[in-house]
Amino acid sequence: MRKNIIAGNWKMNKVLSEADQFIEEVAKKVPNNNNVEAIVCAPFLFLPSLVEKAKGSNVKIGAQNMHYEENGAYTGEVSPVMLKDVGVTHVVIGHSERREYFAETNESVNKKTHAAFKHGLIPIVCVGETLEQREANETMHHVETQITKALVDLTDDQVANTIIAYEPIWAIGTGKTASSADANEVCTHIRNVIKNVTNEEIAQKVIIQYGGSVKPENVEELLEQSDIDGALVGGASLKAESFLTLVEAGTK
Ligand SMILES: O=C[C@H](O)COP(=O)(O)O
Repeated sequence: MRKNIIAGNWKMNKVLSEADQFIEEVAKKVPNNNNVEAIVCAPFLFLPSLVEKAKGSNVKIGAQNMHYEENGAYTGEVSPVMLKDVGVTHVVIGHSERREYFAETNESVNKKTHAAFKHGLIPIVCVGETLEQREANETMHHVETQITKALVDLTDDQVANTIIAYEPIWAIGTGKTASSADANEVCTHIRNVIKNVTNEEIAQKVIIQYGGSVKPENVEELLEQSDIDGALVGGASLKAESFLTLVEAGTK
């Protein structure tokens, strides 16, 4: 059986003292439960401190992006080697905000996914459609293309260890959640696409999260769906209490 992975994506929020305060509270209270894993994906500047403070707890620390090269003349960038060195375990790749504002493409997502595995990081690969694409009935095709291109040339084992986050762009930060049935339909499609590029056994191992206005009020219904194995959460992951409620929901 797959576990639930609840990952907070803080985006460009908090200052270091707030980040530290959050992790001190959450690290003490996050449950030790085999059904759920909790990850906090924070801005680069906070990562070493968060890793230190989360030590010995059940919270893992992730980054929100990285470059695919190990080092070099890439002003302003952070490499997978640097993330691994400070104890980061996960990295969000291809978030729709990175695709929209920072020219992330399916090709760079694939390169970053390879780089993550090469350096011992677990990628959380984001896919999802715009409202226009949904209204034009292009969701399934669009998501299929994104997934297929993200997974090019990965081994079966790497695919099995990739976390996919399905985030309909129109549901991000808008308060509009996809209905649990609609979200599950796309997640089931994603699993079928993975099956086509690997096999049934691998596809059944892949964790597929839903993201887009997940909050304590709707998380349980989403997690009850057959192909939703957790959530990638923005706004509702910023407060310790709310994040802990989401993690608690994942234990059931
Ligand atoms: O990565 C998280 C998503 O973009 C969802 O953000 P949200 O929970 O604020 O809608």
